[in-house]
Amino acid sequence: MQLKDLVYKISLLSTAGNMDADVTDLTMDSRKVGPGSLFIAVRGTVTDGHNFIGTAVQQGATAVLCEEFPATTTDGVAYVRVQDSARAMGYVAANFYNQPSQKLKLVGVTGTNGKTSVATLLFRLFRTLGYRCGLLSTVQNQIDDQVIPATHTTPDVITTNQLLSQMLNHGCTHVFMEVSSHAVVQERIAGLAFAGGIFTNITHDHLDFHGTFDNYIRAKKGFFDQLPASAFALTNVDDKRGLVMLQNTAARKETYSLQTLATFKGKIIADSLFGLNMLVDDQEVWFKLIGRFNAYNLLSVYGAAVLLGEEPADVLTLLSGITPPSGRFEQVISEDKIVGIVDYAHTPDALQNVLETIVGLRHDNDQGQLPQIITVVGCGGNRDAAKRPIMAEIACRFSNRVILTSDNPRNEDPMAILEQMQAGVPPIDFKKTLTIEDRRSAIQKAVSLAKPNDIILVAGKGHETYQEIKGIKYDFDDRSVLREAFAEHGNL
Ligand SMILES: CC(=O)N[C@H]1[C@@H](OP(=O)(O)OP(=O)(O)OC[C@H]2O[C@@H](n3ccc(=O)[nH]c3=O)[C@H](O)[C@@H]2O)O[C@H](CO)[C@@H](O)[C@@H]1O[C@H](C)C(=O)N[C@@H](C)C(=O)N[C@H](CCC(=O)O)C(=O)O
Ligand SMILES: Nc1ncnc2c1ncn2[C@@H]1O[C@H](COP(=O)(O)OP(=O)(O)OP(=O)(O)O)[C@@H](O)[C@H]1O
Ligand SMILES: N[C@H](CCC[C@H](N)C(=O)O)C(=O)O
Ligand SMILES: [Mg+2]
Repeated sequence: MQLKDLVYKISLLSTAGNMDADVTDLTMDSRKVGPGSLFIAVRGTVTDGHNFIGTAVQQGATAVLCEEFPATTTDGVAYVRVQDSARAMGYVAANFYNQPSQKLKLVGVTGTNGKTSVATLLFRLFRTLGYRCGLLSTVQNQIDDQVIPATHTTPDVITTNQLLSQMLNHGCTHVFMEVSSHAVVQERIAGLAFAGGIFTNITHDHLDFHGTFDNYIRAKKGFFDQLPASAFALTNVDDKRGLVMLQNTAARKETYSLQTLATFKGKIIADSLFGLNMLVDDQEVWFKLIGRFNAYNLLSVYGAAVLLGEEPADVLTLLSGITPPSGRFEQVISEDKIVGIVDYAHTPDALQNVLETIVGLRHDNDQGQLPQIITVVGCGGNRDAAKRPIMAEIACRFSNRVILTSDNPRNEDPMAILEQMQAGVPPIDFKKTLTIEDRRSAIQKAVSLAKPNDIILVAGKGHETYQEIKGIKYDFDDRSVLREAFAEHGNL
């Protein structure tokens, strides 16, 4: 595609060189540049893509899009200067791939917790309704049955457009994607035409990146501010910030609630280890998911499906048969009935929700005793440190035994992370808390402490099949480790 067509509708500050230059590939990473590439220089959190313009040109870039021209330009290379290259990249990518988002029904899900759950449930529901669908999520990207590994919750905007274009070629009509707050701030959703946006909730997370909670709220709201009038904006009005999200949106405002008047209204009749029994818009339904937080997820999925034009009764019938995504309240049960629950709770709110659900679901055994709750939890390195003591305190508040351990330490010292978690353990709970740095040993210890009917919650990593330590991803899967520990202990 010619450079002039790629920058269609983008406001250009200046240009140099041949705007008819033929571009065969787009990248924002100089290491991926080859002959024919358009290199987009983006200012990042670690370095500045502008430092790599020279390298990109040496490697054969045909054109460069940037916010500042380099001191010397090279003959035969075209340069385009814009105000904000991250934002412009969204529009360039959409032009390059022929506006795939405009030809699909693209629905974005944002919020601290529940994005993967809601996007995956929508994907599974719409496939069951008979549509070909796409999914962009933390766990994986999917084009119908084809699984494409995901590296981020929301990919960069070039990858997203490329995937949307593949989805379109495959005949997909609906695509469901997670919109992380990082993605909004870094313009990873720029130029995408959404048919709808869903807000789940907002609580403490990512303050390392956003600085303050207000900035974090603003980032999430930024998604709704960008929605067009043709889209719907569906929000959880039971969340304190639910309506804030819709303040400045041009989209049609719709709501869901378990507590108050809303477009889509739900009520929990019963919540058990077998599923949720709910009234949804006065229809009684059983769902396979567990916990009050999933009642919210299901209600938002129902609302979005109806807003996309589906029959409410069909939606409820099919939704009642849908299973949750991998690593979300996933149960591994030992032969002698120790209940292992692997859950991706990696924020204070998620951990509290999952533990409250477990506390609410357990009941007395034959001897009239309540099962113990043993929680194994850690916090990721190179991520928001403020949540570490809070998560440890929550684990203590709702559990009989707590084992603090490593999550993905990344480039941090695991013991330093654990010390920050320990700072949140109330003195009265010292006795019931252990710290075991090695996650496998921590899970084994939990199993050795458990008796039949006890519940072991292994929180934080859910579907992840690796543990990232100093840049290396080692194979690690909480579910397999739990199964092995049960087997070694003679309970499986
Ligand atoms: C903090 C963060 O969000 N970082 C993302 C960001 O990287 P960055 O700003 O650090 O980039 P940088 O290293 O400073 O480089 C700046 C530019 O120079 C370019 N460069 C760099 C080196 C070089 O030799 N040549 C070159 O061209 C880079 O390609 C980049 O375009 O842009 C990169 C390209 O899109 C992302 O891969 C990277 O994600 C990192 C790996 C990451 O861990 N991100 C996490 C925090 C994240 O985004 N998480 C959210 C989910 C959070 C949640 O809701 O739970 C997500 O959506 O996944
Ligand atoms: N609606 C919800 N409200 C609160 N907690 C939830 C909700 N849905 C799921 N959770 C909890 O949060 C965890 C993560 O859920 P999910 O993966 O759906 O969230 P996410 O927003 O995609 O997370 P990420 O930011 O990592 O992409 C679950 O394992 C569960 O413990
Ligand atoms: N999307 C989240 C995932 C956190 C998962 C947890 N296991 C961790 O590594 O902290 C993040 O990148 O912050
Ligand atoms: Mg997710």
